Amino acid sequence: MNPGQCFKRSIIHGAPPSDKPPPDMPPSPHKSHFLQNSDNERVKVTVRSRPLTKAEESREDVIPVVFVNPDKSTVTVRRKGSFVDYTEFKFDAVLGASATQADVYAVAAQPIVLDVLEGYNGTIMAYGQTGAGKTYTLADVVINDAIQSRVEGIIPRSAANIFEYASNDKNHEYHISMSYIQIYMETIQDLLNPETTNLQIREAEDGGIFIAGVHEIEVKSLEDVVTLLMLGDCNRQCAFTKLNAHSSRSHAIVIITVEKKTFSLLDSTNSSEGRRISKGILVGKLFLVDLAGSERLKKSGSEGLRAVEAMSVNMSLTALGKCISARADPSITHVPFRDSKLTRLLQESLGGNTKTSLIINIAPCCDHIQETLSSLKFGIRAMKVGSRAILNFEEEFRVLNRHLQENTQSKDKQAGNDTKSHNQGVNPESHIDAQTNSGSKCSNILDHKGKVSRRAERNILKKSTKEPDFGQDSKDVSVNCGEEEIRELQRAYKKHYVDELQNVQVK
Ligand SMILES: Nc1ncnc2c1ncn2[C@@H]1O[C@H](COP(=O)(O)OP(=O)(O)OP(=O)(O)O)[C@@H](O)[C@H]1O
Repeated sequence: MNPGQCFKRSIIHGAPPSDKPPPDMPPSPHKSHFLQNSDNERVKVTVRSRPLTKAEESREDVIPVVFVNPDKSTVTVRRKGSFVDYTEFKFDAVLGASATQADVYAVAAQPIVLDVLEGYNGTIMAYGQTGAGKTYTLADVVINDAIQSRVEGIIPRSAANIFEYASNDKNHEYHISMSYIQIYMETIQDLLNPETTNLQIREAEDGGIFIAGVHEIEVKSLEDVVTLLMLGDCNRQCAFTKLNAHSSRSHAIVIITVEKKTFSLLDSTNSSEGRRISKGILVGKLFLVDLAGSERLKKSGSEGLRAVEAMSVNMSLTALGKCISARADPSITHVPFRDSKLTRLLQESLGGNTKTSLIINIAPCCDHIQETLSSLKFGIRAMKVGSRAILNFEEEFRVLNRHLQENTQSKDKQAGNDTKSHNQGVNPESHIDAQTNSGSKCSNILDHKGKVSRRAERNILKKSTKEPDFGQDSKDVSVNCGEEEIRELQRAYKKHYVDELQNVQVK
């Protein structure tokens, strides 16, 4: 058979895991990349190869070029037009076309979700060319009422996992909230409140990155999450292209925040009835990132606005590639995070305070060989990116204060008085009264910017260092004090969540 001659084969993808190489594979392919798993914290990379589509399968000229071996976690790619030149890539995990959504979740998502429940930040990100299966992997929600079954992607599965874990854990209290944004042509939009366009990225005092004014909606069940996902999807930019009938034209990010309140027992003699006091809150943030796919305009046939969208996506993915390359090379000190909104927002996910799992989605068809190679190389580079995730433990009043601050900023912005309040200051009494029924008390704690005032903070900390008299267990009790203040802040921020779901708008 001549090199380059095309023939149809249908068993390459979707074949069950097997150690045996396909019959036309060389016994020992040239290994250009090989990376052993190590215990060191770094970005974990899983490759998922989707099945051939019906159209791809029916073609007579399909040549097998991508060979996945889930047992060895390798992907071998035959170079274009060659029968002897193979390149093997080794990843943390490789899943073929027969892998189910549950398989992908178990390998690439569950470990991160469990870490988030322990108070770490986590990112699960899908990368790959247009039509390779990123949205399917992350966001797919199929509910089949007839047989009462659900086929779900990583986002709903993560949410289900989180709620199940929280409901089984009687030793902690959980507060779970969700935001959903898209980066469309370099602007950040709140998909749960599309009226607010061009949200800004800010850096917190501890160096963390957050989006100012984004809606953070409390969710109490998987159904809440699915409802918000569907609402957000209505607002997400999608369009028909030759390569994907529902091509995402934006990067979409779901952020699920899990706050886990930890307690000390005051009366250890009777643990079931003993009084508990709050020790603090573990805060884990889960970023679920459905990147828009890279796309060659010639192939996708995008024109006009579609072409501009594709160029914007390609540019931000190039920026992502540069950041990954810089992070993977210890000799490079400057990482160009500020080159795009995407990289700025994902800064912590690329070697910062976050545990990251990257899924490389590939389309097995020989037409996409160049894109597949480029995605696999991206994955190999990403495996060299280390991370330094730490437990996020906050004292309760700080968490409440942060909520209040973020909501205040968002409300100020919506009311169009952001600048005014900065220039003139906000009357603390009227500001708090507008949000709570106990304004005068809160105004003792919050300063004019809605932050815990220095004086109140000093008082809280002063009180918390006093040894409280709680009997024998008193040494355990470190943060009992300031409870009055905490209750007032609780009242203040609770107000913000009332009817939040009803405020969600659809364009
Ligand atoms: N593992 C899979 N099994 C079955 N069908 C799949 C799989 N992966 C993807 N598909 C199908 O392939 C098509 C393209 O997938 P999807 O929209 O998820 O691609 P994408 O990578 O998100 O593309 P884009 O970047 O253009 O948004 C969809 O019809 C989807 O249902």
